Amino acid sequence: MAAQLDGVFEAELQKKITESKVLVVGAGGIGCEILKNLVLTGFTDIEIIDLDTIDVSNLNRQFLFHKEHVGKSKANVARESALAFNPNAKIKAYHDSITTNNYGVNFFQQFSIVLNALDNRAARSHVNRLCLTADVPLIESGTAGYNGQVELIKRGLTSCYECVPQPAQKSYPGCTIRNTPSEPIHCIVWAKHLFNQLFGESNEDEDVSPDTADPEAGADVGSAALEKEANEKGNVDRVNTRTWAKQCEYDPEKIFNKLFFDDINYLLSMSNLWKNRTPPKPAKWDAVQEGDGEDGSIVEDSVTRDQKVLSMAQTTKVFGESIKALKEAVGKLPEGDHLVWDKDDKDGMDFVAACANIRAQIFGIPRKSRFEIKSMAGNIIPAIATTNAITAGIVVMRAFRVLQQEYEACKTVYVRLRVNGRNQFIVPETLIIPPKPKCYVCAAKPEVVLKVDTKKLTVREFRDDILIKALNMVSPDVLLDGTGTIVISSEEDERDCNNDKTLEELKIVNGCILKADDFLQNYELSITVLHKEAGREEAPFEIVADPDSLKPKEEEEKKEAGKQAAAAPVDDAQPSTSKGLNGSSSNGKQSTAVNEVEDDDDDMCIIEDDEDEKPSTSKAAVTTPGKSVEKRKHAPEDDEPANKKAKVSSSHPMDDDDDDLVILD
Ligand SMILES: Nc1ncnc2c1ncn2[C@@H]1O[C@H](COP(=O)(O)OP(=O)(O)OP(=O)(O)O)[C@@H](O)[C@H]1O
Ligand SMILES: [Zn+2]
Repeated sequence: MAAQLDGVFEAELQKKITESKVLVVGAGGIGCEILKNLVLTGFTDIEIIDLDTIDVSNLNRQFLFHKEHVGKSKANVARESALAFNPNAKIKAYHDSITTNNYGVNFFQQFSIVLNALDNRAARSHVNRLCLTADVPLIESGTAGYNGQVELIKRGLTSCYECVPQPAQKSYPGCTIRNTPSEPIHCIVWAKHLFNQLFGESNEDEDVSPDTADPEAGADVGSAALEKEANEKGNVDRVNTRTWAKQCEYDPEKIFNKLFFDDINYLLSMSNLWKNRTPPKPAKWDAVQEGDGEDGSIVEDSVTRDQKVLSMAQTTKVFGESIKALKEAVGKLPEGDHLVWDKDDKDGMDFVAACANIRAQIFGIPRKSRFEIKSMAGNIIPAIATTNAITAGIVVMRAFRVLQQEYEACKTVYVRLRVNGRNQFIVPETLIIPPKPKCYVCAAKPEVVLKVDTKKLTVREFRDDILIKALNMVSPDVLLDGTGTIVISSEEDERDCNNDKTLEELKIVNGCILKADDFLQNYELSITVLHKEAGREEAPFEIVADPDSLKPKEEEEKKEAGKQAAAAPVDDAQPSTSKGLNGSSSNGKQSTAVNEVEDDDDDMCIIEDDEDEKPSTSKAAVTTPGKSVEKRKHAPEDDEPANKKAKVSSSHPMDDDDDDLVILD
């Protein structure tokens, strides 16, 4: 082990490596590489945590795992394999989620440094908050295809993981998904929603039936169909999809005919929709089964089944088989329990691929192979073993610097596929990015403004969609300020009676302040509620991280003028990158609107400036129309004009323009 050999590292670093205690969070692609690097460089006191078990798809890049380990705990196997490099190392493994209450501030305080190797925002935000509270340096890392990123997060010195609001993941207007799909992805999203309606956790926002409130349909909303089905409110009062499917015992033929014949005919009756579009063609089970002379035999060979675009007859067979298998799987669960869609589950993936392709055919959209649908449905950017290895190498080199308290040398680093104009494929940021004063996590008094329809939003939605999904809390308690009323309690059942009430019913109206507190994260947030009525396709709520941005303009201008008069020269000394990196959108608002997040996995939230290598799916994606689009971080531009680069580098002598290959330290 390097640190156990004199002369490999300078004496001080050698001592620090052998004495420090390190936590690695995540034992996946990057985590395995980090653990191997830690052991080989001579760290001997390591803990590693991962909630997952080893999947066969991990084996091509997670080299601590082999075929015989499939199904076993990632953390435990990673420990065993790493111990083979140095049996004298002390490695403790936890097969658990870092977000449970076993890992609070006291747990984090034991470590000299924490290294994140996660794949989702919720866990990353959670570790960010605990490291800030425990004042333990955190090295955050992520990869997406050929791109990678490593950044140091240190309380008071650098920006934190949440200083810049994350972009909301791409979502699609409900009426496009339900009524007028025009691209394969619309059919894939619809099919995933259908899976949840039939077998998963059904969600009102994921309705798959025709949307009669589509404004484009106008007054002509399927009058024939509505006559039969509309209730007195003018809405179609349908039986819940799951109940209906259960009643007909998940008969594939009945489900097929309802979704692809009856519902499509219903859509056709909304004739306004088809004035300027090609109308869909309803499909009937029997006719498709016969297959118009197409090959209807099932493809047994898994490669062909995955890579080939199947015939409609074959697709319908896959549809029927997958429904049977899923019905059986859901039947084995306890009453009230549901399946969770997973791209790696054969039957769930077959079902989504088949439904997406049948719907695509009906709407005249090109069908796709199961493989292509899997990439789109799972928001998959292929993981590249080499990017993980380079990124993990940088993480451990950064850890050396942190242990030596050389924080200035820990600028964020980006890994790229191609060298930039300065011959760098490992590109360091030019400055340490300081914390954002108004960050809703690391500011002294975290606060946000929540714009929401208080007459419609229920307490349950407030907790699940806003506090947990958008603000990354785990187990929040909420009080109405000034009254002491408990709105939400983390104690089970204590305030469940509030769940279905609207905010207004609990007297939470325009101007009220809520105090949210997550004891697991030692995190308190003040939330000022502003009432707003949202339009149909608008985000149901908006979180404004910088309440100052809402102040009347003149007040802001006066404040700004006062500031400038008082401190003009100081302002000039601000890091030139801080504004852009802090994510102010063009209107100067620090806002992010979050809705309908489909898949929380985010390997990374960055890097859009390399046109060819843009993570293509949700990672750095845009928000829905009308909302601010913010990138979390911008890597230094590859195609910056040479004179601009020269300026930057001359003011930061640490950057060496002549490097062929950038040496980080
Ligand atoms: N809350 C959590 N607590 C502990 N470990 C977590 C948590 N959330 C995610 N992880 C782990 O972080 C690791 C991230 O690794 P990686 O991005 O390589 O994902 P993967 O699941 O191994 O691969 P893929 O998603 O590409 O199939 C995973 O092993 C995952 O189980
Ligand atoms: Zn912050």
